[in-house]
Amino acid sequence: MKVEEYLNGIAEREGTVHLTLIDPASQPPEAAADIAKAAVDGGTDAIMIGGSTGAGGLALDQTLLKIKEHIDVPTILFPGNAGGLSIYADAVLFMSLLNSRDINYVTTNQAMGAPLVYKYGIEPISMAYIITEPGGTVGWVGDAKLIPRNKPELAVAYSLAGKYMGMHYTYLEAGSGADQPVTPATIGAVKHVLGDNKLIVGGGIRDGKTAKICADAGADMIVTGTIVEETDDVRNKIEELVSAIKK
Ligand SMILES: CC(C)=CCC/C(C)=C/CC/C(C)=C/CC/C(C)=C/COP(=O)(O)OP(=O)(O)O
Ligand SMILES: O=P(O)(O)OC[C@@H](O)CO
Ligand SMILES: [Mg+2]
Repeated sequence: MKVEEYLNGIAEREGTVHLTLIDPASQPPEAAADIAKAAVDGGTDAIMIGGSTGAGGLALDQTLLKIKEHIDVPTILFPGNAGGLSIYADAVLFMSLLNSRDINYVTTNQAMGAPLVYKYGIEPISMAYIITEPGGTVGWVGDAKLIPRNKPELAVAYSLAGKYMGMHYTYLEAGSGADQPVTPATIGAVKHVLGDNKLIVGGGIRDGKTAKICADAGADMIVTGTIVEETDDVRNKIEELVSAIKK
């Protein structure tokens, strides 16, 4: 089954998908595999792999190989640039950062990476990537014109543009480690116009209560990264997040 179908199926049946983001630059491959295994034991639906800085090359390949030795759920690339691709991943969030001022993040990295996606046979999942305040490292690296937290209509405008350009997924990003996630008002307004198109929300989600607020507001998929890197008990933390967002 395609990864996109797998994720959509979970969203339909269980209400919300949980995705665990692992940055291959943050720990050695064995430690990444331990995190991935604990996350799957805790109920996460797939592992996303990527980072804003330094997340490519051998470390990426080795991290994926180690992770795949231990788990069966899909591995999905979340590339910061064309260098964030690996033959060992199942799928890639093939995204355009719609509110970037830098054409490299709107179309150039996509063009440089597309031949590799084709050659490696990785499943591309088309996605509109939209960054709101505070934006964090990814907002800076991607030179995003950050959507103000209190301007849902701007997030709606970009999300609709992505949908009309044929993108299947929309990702509302507050930035890794954000002090607060995207507001429920923004999530709700965007989901309202997306209809059946799937909405991913990430950045600053650290506990079940916050994850549930985002899911109830309209997120189809919740991404957590930083909290998984910081906690001592990954399995327990993922269980908390997953039980809060699933039917
Ligand atoms: C589709 C292809 C080949 C490339 C897309 C290139 C684009 C549009 C990138 C968007 C901008 C960007 C830098 C995205 C990075 C996404 C990401 C992995 C963010 C989170 O990574 P963390 O490592 O947790 O963030 P920090 O580095 O802030 O910790
Ligand atoms: O690290 P956190 O804050 O969980 O954010 C996850 C993801 O949205 C970053 O791209
Ligand atoms: Mg990180």
